[in-house]
Amino acid sequence: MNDRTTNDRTTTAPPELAVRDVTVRFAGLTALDGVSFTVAPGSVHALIGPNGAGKSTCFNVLSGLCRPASGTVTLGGTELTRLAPHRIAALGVARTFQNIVTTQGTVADNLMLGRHALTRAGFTASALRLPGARREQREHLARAREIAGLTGLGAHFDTPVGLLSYGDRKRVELARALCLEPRVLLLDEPVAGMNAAERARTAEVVAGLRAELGLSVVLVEHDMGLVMRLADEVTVLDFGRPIAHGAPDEVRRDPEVLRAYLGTDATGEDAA
Ligand SMILES: Nc1ncnc2c1ncn2[C@@H]1O[C@H](COP(=O)(O)OP(=O)(O)OP(=O)(O)O)[C@@H](O)[C@H]1O
Repeated sequence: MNDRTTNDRTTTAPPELAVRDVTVRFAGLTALDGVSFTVAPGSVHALIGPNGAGKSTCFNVLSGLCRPASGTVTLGGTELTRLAPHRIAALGVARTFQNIVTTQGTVADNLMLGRHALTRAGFTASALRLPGARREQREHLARAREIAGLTGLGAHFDTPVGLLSYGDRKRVELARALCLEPRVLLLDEPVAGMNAAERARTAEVVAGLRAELGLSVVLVEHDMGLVMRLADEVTVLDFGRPIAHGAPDEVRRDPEVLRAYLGTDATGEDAA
């Protein structure tokens, strides 16, 4: 097994993720305008802002789906800015997407798909069920089961995804991203569309992941309660520009944030 198929990656602190002066333009529109922030190793860093502020564009830059006009993203000493998405994922940056795409197969099937990039045995060896390939498959399955446990899906490992609740299905996406053994996890609106109980459960899971795996999390989320509970630091974007940065309690009191994002009478609880 290589290091990606064990827990070794998660026993050392993840590298710092640094976004420096990133600008993205779409035709005449500047979607990100000189955005900089640093995700400290093992921290939860939230990226918030009103609709159209540039949060998804920023995630797309971090995961290699969008190339900035200028600026850099580095993970430790490695510049990610010009790398293809699969190279960035291989370096340990995994992401989830806002919309659930998973409807097929069992939880186990989906998580094993997530392990695919880490599989060393070739297609032929796997198809012929050679002993090395079978052992590797068993080890991946065992790790996938652990990850299901960490994400609150342990009891549903063999359940078809189509039979799960919305909250559980959304957590399958999270679990599948974790199957890449990331050092940095990009969560794009992990509780969007969930009811209160599902949100609370997912918040618990994310807090647990951070404690158990020590990974860094970048969180885009409109649910301010979740952001305030989970984030160590918050960067606020408005029209592509960073307008505030700091601890959740500082940011929620920042007059410019209240004006631009939460509304002047907002308290910061579920105001988005
Ligand atoms: N591929 C694209 N082509 C043109 N404009 C785009 C493209 N992607 C995003 N934009 C524009 O860039 C701006 C930032 O969009 P983005 O989706 O990053 O915002 P957001 O903060 O994620 O919004 P939301 O909270 O609604 O998801 C918006 O004005 C959007 O219309």
